[in-house]
Amino acid sequence: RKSSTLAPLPPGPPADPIIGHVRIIPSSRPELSFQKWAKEYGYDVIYLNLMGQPAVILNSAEAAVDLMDKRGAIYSDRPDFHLFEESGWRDVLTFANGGTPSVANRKILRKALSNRSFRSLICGGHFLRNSQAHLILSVAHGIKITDNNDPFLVLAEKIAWYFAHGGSPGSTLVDILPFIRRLPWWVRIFPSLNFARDNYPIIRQFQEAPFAAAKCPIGSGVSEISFVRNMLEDMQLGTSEESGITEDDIKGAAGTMYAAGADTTLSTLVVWVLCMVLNPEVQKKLAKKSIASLGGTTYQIEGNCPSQIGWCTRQLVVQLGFPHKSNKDDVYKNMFIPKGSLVIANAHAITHDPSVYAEPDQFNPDPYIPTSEGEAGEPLPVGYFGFGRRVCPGQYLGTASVWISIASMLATFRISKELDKNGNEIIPTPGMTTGLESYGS
Ligand code: HEM
Repeated sequence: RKSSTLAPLPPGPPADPIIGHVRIIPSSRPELSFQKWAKEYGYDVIYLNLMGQPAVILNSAEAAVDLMDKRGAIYSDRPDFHLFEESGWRDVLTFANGGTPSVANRKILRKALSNRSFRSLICGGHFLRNSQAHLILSVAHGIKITDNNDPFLVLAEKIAWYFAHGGSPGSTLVDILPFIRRLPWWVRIFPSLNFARDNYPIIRQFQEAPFAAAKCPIGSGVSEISFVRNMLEDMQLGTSEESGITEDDIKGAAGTMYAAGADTTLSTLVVWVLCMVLNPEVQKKLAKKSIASLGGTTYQIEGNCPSQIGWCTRQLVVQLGFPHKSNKDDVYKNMFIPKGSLVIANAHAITHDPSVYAEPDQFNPDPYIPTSEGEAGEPLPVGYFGFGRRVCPGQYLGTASVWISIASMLATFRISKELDKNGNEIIPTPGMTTGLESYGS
């Protein structure tokens, strides 16, 4: 196919009639196949047809920056996330495309989580550093978790499981064939539809219960300092800078904080712990630096992670970037990108690009050390928090909380392999889940 500009579509594997590439895209770890195809076809941009829905996968940092950062006016929309909607995430789709709730939520969040503001929400002494669920519930709703059986924590664990097993956002069968959402509840032939519907009650409960607690904190043990309380007070006093903010917007934005913020930070840490189990030498090296950088009992929340800890983020939890959608026909390096394409940065391919990293599959900090200090000076990964106008608004909070947790663990624990009953080390076989975030296991 050619566009009116005569530029061809980007290359891609042969497609089936009607269904396009749906049959050949694996449901587990699709980013690996995308990377393989990019290599086979010799282009960092590949084209796929998902039952008529064009999709463009960007397999290099250069292509992702060129399109999503530099041509942000074209590549900043989002597709509809039917799986999330069917699961009950009605009010929290800040990361959805347009519509009043999503735009209002984004504005509120970008302000509350800016590099300057986020600190005021975590300096109230209720910053529980060891659990990301605690952190976000405390920042967003002022909820203090005191024990492992706390009902909010139990609920949060179910949400974590949901996000890790729902498939790549925007690319499940429910997203590709949204009309199947009209099927009655007893039709159970589509696994992703079943998944969404089975999780519906949990998702709804998770949106309503913490908000209700934050709204009436008296006697409930919930802190009066939280994002929800601050926003509700501003709304009631009419001091909010944003006009027309409603209670639903605040509920939605707080729910989004959890949906987008808790499991990303938690899964970053889980993957990091797995890397420590598998790489004891690296752990030793890092621990030395970390004790030095912690400097006593107080934490200095760094805007930028010191590189020794910062490079840990290279083991990404977001393996396949959150999809953007283009709003205009475009031509990139003589390839035609049709309006309405899903545009996805393949974060795995970007961080494992052999033309940038000498040993991309090794978990090794040294190549990031600058050439002036005798090492390779390889660039820290880009795109960890996404690209362009949709870049993650929680990046400062996420960075600070991951940094503090990693530094604390390095300073206080030695993470090692489990032993069997004969005292021999059990070597884990690493695996990653496929969902909004990927967890190591
Ligand atoms: C290590 C932790 C985190 C990682 C790795 C991460 C990663 C990402 C990525 C890759 C995106 C998609 C960006 C794009 O489409 O280009 C994103 C979006 C988003 N993140 Fe994060 N994130 C983290 C923490 C947080 C936290 C703590 C919050 C809030 C409390 C948050 C809130 C959001 C929201 C609301 C969006 C949607 C933005 C939009 O569509 O405009 N994230 N994040």
